[in-house]
Amino acid sequence: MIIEAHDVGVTIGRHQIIHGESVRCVPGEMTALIGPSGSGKTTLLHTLGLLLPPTSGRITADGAVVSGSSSRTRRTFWRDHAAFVLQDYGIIDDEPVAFNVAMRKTRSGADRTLRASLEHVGLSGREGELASHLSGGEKQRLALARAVYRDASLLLVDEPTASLDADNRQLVVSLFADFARRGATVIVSTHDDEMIAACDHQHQMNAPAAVAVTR
Ligand SMILES: Nc1ncnc2c1ncn2[C@@H]1O[C@H](COP(=O)(O)OP(=O)(O)OP(=O)(O)O)[C@@H](O)[C@H]1O
Repeated sequence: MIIEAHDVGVTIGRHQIIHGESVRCVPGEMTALIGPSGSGKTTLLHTLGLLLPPTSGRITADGAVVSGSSSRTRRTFWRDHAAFVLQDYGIIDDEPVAFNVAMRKTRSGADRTLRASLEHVGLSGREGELASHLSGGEKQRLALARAVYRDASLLLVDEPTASLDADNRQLVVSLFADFARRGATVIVSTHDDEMIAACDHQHQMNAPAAVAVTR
């Protein structure tokens, strides 16, 4: 899925968080959203994922305007296309690994896709374990296994390597790059040089608007 921001701005309350952001993200490639802390990378990522409506400009998916769409259209977008790996990983701690991948009760013995997804991220055999027992790096990979399981065509990732040690960081970077090589559109908000180097494109955030919006 080609996902694009066209001159997108977001204002929350009296503060313009981002302004004039335009970026084109295409299948098979990984795009890094880069800029200093507070420059609005997470905000743009949420806007591209239709989690947050732009105040100005628009988001298109394969050329069709999807920002400002009905909640039904957004649900379809999330169900059929987009997967998120956000800063809290979106993991349900008191459910087992298998549930967190399939997002429903499943007999992993009978679900080859589930086993293959876990194998892909190096979590084979952990299906029955409670997610709360996993480390930060493992939860990160579990969130990616969910995207692999759903064969998501768009993956939106927020600061994936922020709290990982060097080994886990390298693993996670290569897993996201691999996900893009399989044909998905991958968008990553990051400060991490290793992650940035693995991306095909970099989108530098505009400098934040210094002034509050006047009414
Ligand atoms: N809901 C909100 N209400 C008010 N201000 C917000 C809101 N969300 C974000 N901001 C502000 O907007 C700015 C940009 O935040 P954002 O998290 O998008 O930046 P970032 O570039 O991802 O930062 P970091 O690299 O530190 O994660 C910050 O100053 C933040 O405090």
